[in-house]
Formats: sequence, C-alpha cells, structure tokens
Amino acid sequence: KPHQFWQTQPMPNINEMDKLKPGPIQLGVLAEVRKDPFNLIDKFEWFNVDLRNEEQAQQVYTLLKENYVEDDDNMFRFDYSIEFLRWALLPPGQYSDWLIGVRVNQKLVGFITGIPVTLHIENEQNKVKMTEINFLCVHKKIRANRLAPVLIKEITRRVHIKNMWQAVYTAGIVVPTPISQTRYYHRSLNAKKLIEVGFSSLSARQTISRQQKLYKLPEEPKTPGIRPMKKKDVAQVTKLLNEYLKNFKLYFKYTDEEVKHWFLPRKDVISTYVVEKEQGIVTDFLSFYNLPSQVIKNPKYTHLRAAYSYYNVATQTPIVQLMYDALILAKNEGYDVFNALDIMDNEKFLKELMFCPGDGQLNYYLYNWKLENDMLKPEEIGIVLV
Ligand SMILES: COc1cccc(CC(=N)NC(=O)c2cccnc2OC2CCNCC2)c1
Repeated sequence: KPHQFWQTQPMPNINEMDKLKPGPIQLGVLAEVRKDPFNLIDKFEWFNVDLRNEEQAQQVYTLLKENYVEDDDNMFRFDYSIEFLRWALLPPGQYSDWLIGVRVNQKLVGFITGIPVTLHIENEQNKVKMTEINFLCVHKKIRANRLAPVLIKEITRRVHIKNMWQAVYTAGIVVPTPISQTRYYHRSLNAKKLIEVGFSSLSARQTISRQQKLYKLPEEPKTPGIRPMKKKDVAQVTKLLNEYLKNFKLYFKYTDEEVKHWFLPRKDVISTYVVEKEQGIVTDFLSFYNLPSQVIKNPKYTHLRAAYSYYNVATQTPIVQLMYDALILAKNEGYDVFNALDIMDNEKFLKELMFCPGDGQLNYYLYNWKLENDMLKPEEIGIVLV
C-alpha cells in the first residue's frame, strides 16, 4: 500500500536496481504525450499562475504561508515572501505553464512548480535538460483527495511536452527513491530568541547568557576586501562558480545571465558577498538566501529569521574564515539562525563554526534517471534547491 503512486513512476526500486543501466529509465516518446490536462475532481480547475500579477502572487503567498512545509514538531512553517517566489520561479527561460495552480471557486487550493535547468550528472557527458520541481502544496482542508499525484502527473505531462524527461527535486520525506540523504545543520546567531521560540533548548548545565557568549560573533567580517556583489562582478563570479562546481557529481553550469539572476543581491531574498583583491580581482564569494519561518504558536515572536547557505566558493580565503564571515554578515543583516546542508564542502566548516545537527534530513531525488551507483554521498551534491 505504501507509495502506491510512486511505484507507478520511473524511479529505480530496490529489486530492479542491479538490472537498470545508468541513464534514463524510460525513453520518452513526444508523439505519445497526452495533449490535454489530466482530469480534476468536480469544481476543481487548472490555473496557470502569473507571479508578476500582484493578486495571483498574493494567492500563492497565502496558500504556502498557511499550508506548506512544517518542521517535524509542527512548531514552524516556511513563510516564503512574494519577492522570494519571484526570484525562485521567474529565472531566465521560465515557461508560463510550469507554475501550476488548482482553484476551487476562484480560491487557490493546490500548487506545484517547475523551472528549466541543465543538470550535469556524474560526468561532463551527461548534460541533461530537465525541470527542477518545487513548492508542491495542497491546502490542509482538502488533503487525502489524491490531488498531489494529479499535480505531479500534470507537471510531468507539461515537461514531457517540452521533450524533457527528467526532473530533480528534494523532500524531507522518503519516497522511492532518494539519490542522496543529506543532513541539515544550524548555527545560532541569536541564541536567546532561538531558545524563546523553542528552536533550541537548554540542557541542565546551560544558561541563556552562557549560550549568548558561546555563539557571540565579532561586529565586522575578517576578510579584507569583502563586500556585497555588484553587477561588475558577474563575469568573475560566473567563472569561479562554474570552475568550483566541476568538483561534484550533480551540478548546474551557469551563464552570466543566470548568475545575474541567481546571485545579484536582492533585499530580503538573496545576499552575495565577494572578496575583491588588488586590481579588482575577485577570489572568493559567499551567498545565503532568506527563508523566514512562521512560529506557529508563540506569545512573543511570529517569525524566525533564517539564512540558508547557498553557494560559497573559496579559492584564496580559507573556507572556514569565509563562512565565519558569512555568519557575521548574516547576523548583521538581522538573522536569528544560519542553516546549511552537509553537501559540497560544507562538512569542512560545520563543526569548527559550531553548527548543530538538525532533527531531520533533506532527500535529493532524480526522476527517470538511474545513477551508476544508485546513491551519491552528500559531499558529491553540488546543487542547492530553495
Ligand atoms: C525552522 O523552520 C522550519 C520550517 C519548516 C521545515 C523545517 C525543517 C526542514 N525541513 N528544513 C529543511 O528542509 C532545510 C534545512 C536546511 C537547509 N535547507 C532546507 O530546506 C530548504 C531546501 C528545500 N526546500 C525547503 C528549503 C524547519
């Protein structure tokens, strides 16, 4: 009974792992792709969301704010802002029918999104145009209507119509079949608030003031020449990023256009800082995105301000020093906590900078693709999904 839907999908499952050879599991035939949308239950209708339209963006914002992912103890819920959603879902090359809503009497009750990416898998030869899926959300009041599988099948159909046959996504839950199970870590920036909202807890021997001293940070970053990224840095950041990502088994290759979109600072969305040496040479950069969580029930606070590690490239500055500066910069921007996964080279700084392991894991998935060795280690993952 478990994973009734996922057993019907082209994902490697335990007993056939050895039979499948690396690469696509099913070869798609464009002519066979269904031309009309999947059927919805009565009164439900498909709706392409235009995030540039204020009213429609508000509808998406409210659906996610009230019904999207919560932590395992249901104390926090992600609260993506409209400006963040426009950053995440309107990248260069976006398709207007890949932001899919389901409405009942003009009210948005379901959502799922795709953005076009070219994923490099395991070696330079495999450059696969595919979709990156995110924001699957069904209103709490209409769960168990089997709407989620229909949302997944409909976006799959709309991706197939574009002659793309793979997808990449992440989830906190385990369904068939993760390609990597990464762990998340958090570094306290505002110890007192984290304890007051219940994100962190004190053991018998710990006190709030001890915790504040333990996690205290300098006022200013250490690295000389560190400053917010500007437009003039795009070419150098693109070079640094593409060179660095070749170290991993899963990564995207970025054009200048894409670096402009994904890394130029946007207030309360994405922060990127570069290290500029003599003659304007950029040798390193760090970046983190803003994803607040609503504190579901707390007398004093409504939100937890969280910065999430994005991409960090250290070619001259030691990675620990660069990330120590990331903590200082995030603290100065008003964040309460700094989160990171144990992917890429993050293991090199997590312990030394006093990150604590979170209580869950984030699983990476590749749809319709068999990897050489089924699983990748977290440090082989070179992609960050928001
Ligand atoms: C603190 O508030 C939370 C509100 C909802 C869920 C979680 C736990 C959780 N599930 N965290 C993550 O998935 C996570 C932890 C560290 C880094 N990135 C993460 O998820 C990102 C990437 C995937 N899409 C959601 C945001 C925490």
